[in-house]
Amino acid sequence: MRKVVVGLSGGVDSSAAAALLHHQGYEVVGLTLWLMKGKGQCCSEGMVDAAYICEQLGVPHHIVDSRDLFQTHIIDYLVDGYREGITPLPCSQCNRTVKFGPMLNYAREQLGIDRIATGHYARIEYDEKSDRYQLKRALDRNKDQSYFLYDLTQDLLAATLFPLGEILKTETRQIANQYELKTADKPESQDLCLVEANGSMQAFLDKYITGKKGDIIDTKGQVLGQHEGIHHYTIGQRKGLGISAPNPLYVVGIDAGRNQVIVGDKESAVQTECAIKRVNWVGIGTPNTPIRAQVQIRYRSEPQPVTVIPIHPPDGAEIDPKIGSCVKLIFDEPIFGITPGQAAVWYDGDLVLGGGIIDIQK
Ligand SMILES: Nc1ncnc2c1ncn2[C@@H]1O[C@H](COP(=O)(O)OP(=O)(O)OP(=O)(O)O)[C@@H](O)[C@H]1O
Repeated sequence: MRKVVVGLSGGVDSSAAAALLHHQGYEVVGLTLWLMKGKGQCCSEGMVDAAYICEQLGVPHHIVDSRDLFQTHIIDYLVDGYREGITPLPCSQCNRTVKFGPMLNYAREQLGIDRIATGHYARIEYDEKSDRYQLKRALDRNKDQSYFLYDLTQDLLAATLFPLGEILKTETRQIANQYELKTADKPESQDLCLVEANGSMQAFLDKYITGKKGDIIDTKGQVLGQHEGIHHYTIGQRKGLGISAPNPLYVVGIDAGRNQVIVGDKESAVQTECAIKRVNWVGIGTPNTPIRAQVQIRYRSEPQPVTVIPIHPPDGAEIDPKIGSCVKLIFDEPIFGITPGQAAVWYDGDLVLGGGIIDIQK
């Protein structure tokens, strides 16, 4: 019998994914990663619900204590990033480093199972011509999570199933109802898990970072006001600046060294190009020449036409593992609010070609 380890968060999506695979004849093992430290966090309820779903399906349930991994790779990464004046996106990093990688290792090493599944909305297809596992947008475009999955390696994609990739979210609820899963009517998770657990991103960051007052300046260096700590700001932000000006002002830069937030009009927050580090090529191998694609610079942003230029290190030079492979993106039209730390993911239609982290402009 085909065996699969299903990542269960205790939400409706992963419950339905597990139920679907179980009823398709897979021998399912449920696995919940215990991610967050502290009592009463969202995870404790999730673990209990996940265990209950496994009981309903009559399949085993494992819990793996991943709190240290989550602390180091996600919380510390996030807090360090905000201290440096960037706005890190922890989800893609979490998927590769905390979820998929360790889940597959656990499945292989502890259970002798070579396949994992999650309730993500995305599709994986093997392409014979290129001999690569392709990551594609979900059929339900509104739920598509491919943006957060661009960093998965070929090894991980080859071993992963996304049972919800071909169905609509409304159908997921129907499936959960049909199998009378306890989680069928559970509300959607709205935001980043850390934000949900703490009430807001600000509340989460304030637990770790003591704000240091500094100046809010305009692009000419004139002081317009004061801030309570650079970690409260992100590029493109308009609300909460506390400055009255005749025209709307946006955060256009954060200078961690000088502890300054730089604001300007909308025009000064647009860019025609940006540098990307830690690139992972998915649909194709690293190209030798520039390619055309459509890029998303945020989860919900519209894809924009772009030229992706691979930056090859000079002959014989080693790639710095912290920076990884790099590309330069040149947009057809200037783009507003490009935020260092967030992911840029470039597509060919539904196909994820590659992605990486937006670097600080030098
Ligand atoms: N703590 C966890 N342990 C194991 N797998 C997890 C965990 N958290 C999330 N996953 C897996 O990753 C998928 C996507 O997680 P995400 O946090 O985006 O939640 P979601 O889309 O709301 O899904 P769900 O409704 O299953 O919570 C889940 O469907 C699940 O398979």
